[in-house]
Amino acid sequence: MKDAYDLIVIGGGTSGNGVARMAAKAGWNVASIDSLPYGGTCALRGCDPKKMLVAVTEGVDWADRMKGNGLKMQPSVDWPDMIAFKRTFTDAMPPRIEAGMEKAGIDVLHGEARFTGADSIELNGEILRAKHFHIATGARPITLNIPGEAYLTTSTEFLELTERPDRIAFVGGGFIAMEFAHISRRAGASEVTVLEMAERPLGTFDDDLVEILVEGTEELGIDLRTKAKVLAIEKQGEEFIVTVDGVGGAETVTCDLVVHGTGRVPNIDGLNLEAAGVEYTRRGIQVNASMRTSNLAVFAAGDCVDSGPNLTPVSAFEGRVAGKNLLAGKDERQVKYPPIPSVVFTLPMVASVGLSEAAARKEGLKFDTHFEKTHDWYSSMRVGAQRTAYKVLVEQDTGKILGAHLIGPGAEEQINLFAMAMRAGQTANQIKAMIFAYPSYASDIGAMV
Ligand SMILES: Cc1cc2nc3c(=O)[nH]c(=O)nc-3n(C[C@H](O)[C@H](O)[C@H](O)COP(=O)(O)OP(=O)(O)OC[C@H]3O[C@@H](n4cnc5c(N)ncnc54)[C@H](O)[C@@H]3O)c2cc1C
Ligand SMILES: NC(=O)c1ccc[n+]([C@@H]2O[C@H](COP(=O)([O-])OP(=O)(O)OC[C@H]3O[C@@H](n4cnc5c(N)ncnc54)[C@H](O)[C@@H]3O)[C@@H](O)[C@H]2O)c1
Repeated sequence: MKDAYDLIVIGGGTSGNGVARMAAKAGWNVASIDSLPYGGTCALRGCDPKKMLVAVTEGVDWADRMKGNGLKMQPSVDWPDMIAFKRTFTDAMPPRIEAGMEKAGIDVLHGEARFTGADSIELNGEILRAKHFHIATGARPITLNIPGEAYLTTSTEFLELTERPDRIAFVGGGFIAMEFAHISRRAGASEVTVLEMAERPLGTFDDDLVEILVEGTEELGIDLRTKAKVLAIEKQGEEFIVTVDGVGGAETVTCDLVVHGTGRVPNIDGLNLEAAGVEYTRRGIQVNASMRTSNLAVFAAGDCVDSGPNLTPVSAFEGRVAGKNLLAGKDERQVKYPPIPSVVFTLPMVASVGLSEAAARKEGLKFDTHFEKTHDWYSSMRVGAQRTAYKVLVEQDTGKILGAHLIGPGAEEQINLFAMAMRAGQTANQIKAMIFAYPSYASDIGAMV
């Protein structure tokens, strides 16, 4: 460890590591710091491990869909084995990432960094200086300020559970609660409850498609309660009692585990940003379109900043812009987000890109809504999928795609095709004219526009 660098990157996740590598490749003297093992949320505590659990439970879903279609199999999930499977990926990542960074000439440091001045930080009691900083400290679970908050299990802790509790309650009905509730139920939990304070779960996704997902979620045996605001959590012996302000007044849910799923906020509280002259709000570190902060020598990107949705590809995208400008020494690149696809990895999956119907209407756009349930399409019938649908918004004058919303197998990949078509400004007719391999989920999209 040196005491002065060209660049210090705080945060060893998607946004941080990309910038550290770019600067090291350009010959800069770089240090990277993380208080946790290297890899960040996505690789170690988020997207990747979560989707490995989804992969296991897909077997259960597949067998359910194919019951009576010639497949005689009723698989069940062995939770400890599933977590061990997840670990084959997550345990290997930090040493692999650290070795790669060290090979690239980066000083890989561990500990919690805190600014002591405009060009200095404290790490493990020592002061380090740098000409530039890149802040990429991600997000943390929001503090709910309710009695018994300490009894909440975080998504990180959930992904480490060595035994599966039988009765699990999820506070919130967003991405984490819906995905983890589906995993838990298919893994055999007998009572899975989702407590969402809004009128419906997954508030940013299309109403009609979420309604279809809600039907599937209830059919799976998940107790999904809306207009249910969690007020308190109490521990009685080995059990937890969750108090909810529900439709019929005060309700309680008794369970073995209560999981936090009420949102994540920028992880910036401990950074002492005031000392660095870096301005921030509750939404995160304030950055301009070049990802530069109010201290011109400090950049920031990813979940810790006040722009863009908190998704891995967005953190990577913002990091690339920050890195380019950092190396150029001037604001050469601006963040101009392309259409950002997003997927809820429940089964069936729900996927979305572009404008919702409500947003398109609010903008005064003239468009046709193509909405259809597709359980009788070949691609749904082939895999026994009952809950499949699409809603695509096509602009009347231009034929361009304003938004695409999908539910069903294949949605996670179809949505990327829509994102690409939108980015390229392709029209409905151009998409119809494409030749896609058949039979495939891609080959359905021409019929959706
Ligand atoms: C359960 C879960 C599932 C998710 N699934 C998906 C998904 O399927 N698809 C998707 O696109 N997104 C998903 N996300 C969101 C995605 O993980 C994040 O948007 C992304 O990882 C953010 O990357 P980042 O680089 O901004 O921050 P992070 O990857 O969070 O990296 C920040 C790093 O900074 C470190 N740090 C913080 N403060 C300090 C400090 N003071 N000193 C030193 N180090 C510090 C932290 O330890 C952390 O490693 C999921 C998130 C969660 C929680
Ligand atoms: N597949 C993915 O891309 C993916 C998966 C997981 C997480 N993430 C990222 O992580 C973020 C955090 O996920 P999340 O699920 O925690 O948050 P979220 O923002 O998706 O959902 C939070 C939900 O909690 C509800 N809520 C808030 N307070 C409540 C209370 N007291 N009682 C009941 N309900 C309450 C809100 O109405 C909201 O619907 C996401 O916004 C996303 O950026 C992405």
